[in-house]
Amino acid sequence: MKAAVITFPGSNRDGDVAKALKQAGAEVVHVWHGDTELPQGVDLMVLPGGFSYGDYLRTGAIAGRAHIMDATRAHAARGGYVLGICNGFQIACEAGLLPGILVRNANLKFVCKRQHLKVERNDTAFTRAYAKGQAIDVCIAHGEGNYITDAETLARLEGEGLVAFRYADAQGNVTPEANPNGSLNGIAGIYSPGLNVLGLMPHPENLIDSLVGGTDGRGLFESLVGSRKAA
Ligand SMILES: NC(=O)CC[C@H](N)C(=O)O
Repeated sequence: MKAAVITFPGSNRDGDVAKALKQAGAEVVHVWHGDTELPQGVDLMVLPGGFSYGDYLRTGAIAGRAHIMDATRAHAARGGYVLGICNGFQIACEAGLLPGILVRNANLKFVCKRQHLKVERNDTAFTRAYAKGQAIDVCIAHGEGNYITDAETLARLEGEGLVAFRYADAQGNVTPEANPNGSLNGIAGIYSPGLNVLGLMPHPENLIDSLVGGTDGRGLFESLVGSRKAA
C-alpha cells in the first residue's frame, strides 16, 4: 500500500496520519497541494486534518479547489482510495468527492475531546479490522463538524449504507446526547457510493499508541493497508 499525504497551507495532522499509516505498514509519500500529478503507484490519497487556508471563506473551500484535487478526483474516479480526515473531510465535500457539507457546530463552539463512534459496517476497505457495531474511542477537534445535506441525499446515504461512523456513547448507542456538533443522524463519516472514498470528522490517527491515550484508531489504517487497491 502506497499512500500520498497531501499538505495544504495550514494542514497540521499530515505528520500524524503519515505516522499512523507507516505504523500500519504503508509506504508514505508527501505531496504538495500545488502539484498536479501523483507519484507513480499511489493506492491511497489522504487529505489530512488542520486549518487549510486558515478556514477562510468556509473551511475547506479554498483547498477544495487546489490543483491536486483534479488528480484526487481522477484517482477516486478510477476506484482509488481517498481518505479525508476532519479538515480533509471538509475539503472532500468542497471538492465534490462526497455529498453534503460541514457547517459550524450547533453550539457554535470549537469542540476538542474524546468521542466514541459506532462503526456502521465492517465490509469496507477502511473498516474490516473492526467489528460491525463496535464502539471505538477516538478524539475530535473541530469547529465546523456539523454534517448537513438535503433530505434526498440523506435518504440515499442511509438507504445505500453509506454512513461509515456515527457519534455514539461508550456502548455504541447513537443518542442525541452523544452527538457533539449537531450532525444529521449523528453522522461522523460517510463513504462515496463506490466505498472507495471515506470522509470523517474524528481523528483515528491520534489514537494509535497506548502511551498517548489509546489504540482504537489503528484499525482504520490496518484495514487499509491490508486491503488491495481497485484495478
Ligand atoms: N482538526 C481539524 O482538522 C479542524 C478542522 C477545521 N479547521 C475545523 O475547525 O472545523
